[in-house]
Amino acid sequence: MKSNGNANPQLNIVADENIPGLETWFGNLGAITRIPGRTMSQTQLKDADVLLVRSVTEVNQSLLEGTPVRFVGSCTIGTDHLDTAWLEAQGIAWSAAPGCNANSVVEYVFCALAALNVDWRGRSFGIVGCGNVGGLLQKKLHALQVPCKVYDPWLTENPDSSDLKSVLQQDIVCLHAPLVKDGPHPSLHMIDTAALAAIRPGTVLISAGRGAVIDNAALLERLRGKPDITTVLDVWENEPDIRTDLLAKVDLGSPHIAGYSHDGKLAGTRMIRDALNRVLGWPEVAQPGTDAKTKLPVVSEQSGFAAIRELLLNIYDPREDDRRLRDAAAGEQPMVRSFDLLRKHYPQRLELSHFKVQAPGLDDAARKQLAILGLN
Ligand SMILES: NC(=O)C1=CN([C@@H]2O[C@H](COP(=O)(O)OP(=O)(O)OC[C@H]3O[C@@H](n4cnc5c(N)ncnc54)[C@H](O)[C@@H]3O)[C@@H](O)[C@H]2O)C=CC1
Ligand SMILES: O=C(O)C(=O)[C@H](O)COP(=O)(O)O
Repeated sequence: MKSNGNANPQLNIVADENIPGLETWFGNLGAITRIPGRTMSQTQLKDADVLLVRSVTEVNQSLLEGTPVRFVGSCTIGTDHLDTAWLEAQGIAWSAAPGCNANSVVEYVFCALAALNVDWRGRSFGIVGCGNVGGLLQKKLHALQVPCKVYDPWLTENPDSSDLKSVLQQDIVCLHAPLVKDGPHPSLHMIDTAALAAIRPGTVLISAGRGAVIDNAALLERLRGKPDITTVLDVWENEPDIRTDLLAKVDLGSPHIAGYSHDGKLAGTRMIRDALNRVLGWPEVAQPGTDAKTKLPVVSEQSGFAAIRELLLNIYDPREDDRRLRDAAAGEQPMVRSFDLLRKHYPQRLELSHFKVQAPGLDDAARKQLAILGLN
């Protein structure tokens, strides 16, 4: 990489066109070429020093061999699209953005439950995968005094640690494991026919990690045979070519946008700029114009869970994502195209902390619960 100091480094940066904040965070480093992430090719990278991607680009030998790329940054939490072993063997520095949109995913979980009118108070949660996302969910559940069990084979010291079967037998089961295909604890199709059989009637199953953690064919079979669970799928096998017959059977579906809060996306970009600075031996970047939080009002005349539900859904209602996805499935365009278009043109979604509650009738208990969720 040609870098002659922070002021004028002249890097050739090739980036997924769907990365927000590129100009803000990378504009002073050189030229940025924006291209579609799903179809990136070796030829497009022939002069690139830096490659910035999201989860839809498989970054491996066939993409990078023979290119001058020396840094790969993925503005995402997940890393299953990066062949990190190959990158490391080639001495190509890489970074993802751990935790960047974890809060967005946790807010998705609570808003999805609100959309389904499932009051989580008095229910138990099972969390599969307890890293930044699952761990934040667990922390909020503890604060809400909602019981939970956790299955994470790498975190056996977790106070709520349990076996997978027990976790799957909780009232609300949230899948937040990464996609792992090998090693001692693969997650690929971890939720298979047998695991689905362990899930009790009446359970709410929320999948917001990676699609292939659930064997989608097995889930469809379960939903066709015994439609006795409530299913929320944000992630799918074979995105963007998802199974529309499965979509027809789930209660809430969305096009892999649980992490798509405005805040989460921008945090991903900023974290990758910081990672590049570390590679270049530069100090962390100062935050340019960090969003000053002028809070927006959100109103409810109700109290108790009805108020919690109304306030959350006034801010973010996953049923709108569900409707758009179903409309796309019924539309003229093939799903393989409309899934990505929904993601590309996703409306700006601000996290709960951008809002201020205006609810004169709200009881103290509900107000406290909302504050734990990040809404004051
Ligand atoms: N739907 C969406 O928009 C988003 C999805 N994700 C997905 O969620 C995943 C989790 O995110 P984070 O918690 O931030 O990642 P993380 O890396 O902080 O934590 C993942 C946790 O899963 C555990 N784990 C690994 N293999 C497992 C297995 N077989 N069974 C159960 N747990 C296992 C790990 O030990 C770790 O504690 C990401 O890898 C990504 O694939 C992340 C952000 C947004
Ligand atoms: O951060 C992750 O991991 C995610 O799943 C992303 O939120 C997915 O977004 P894209 O990278 O596919 O735009």
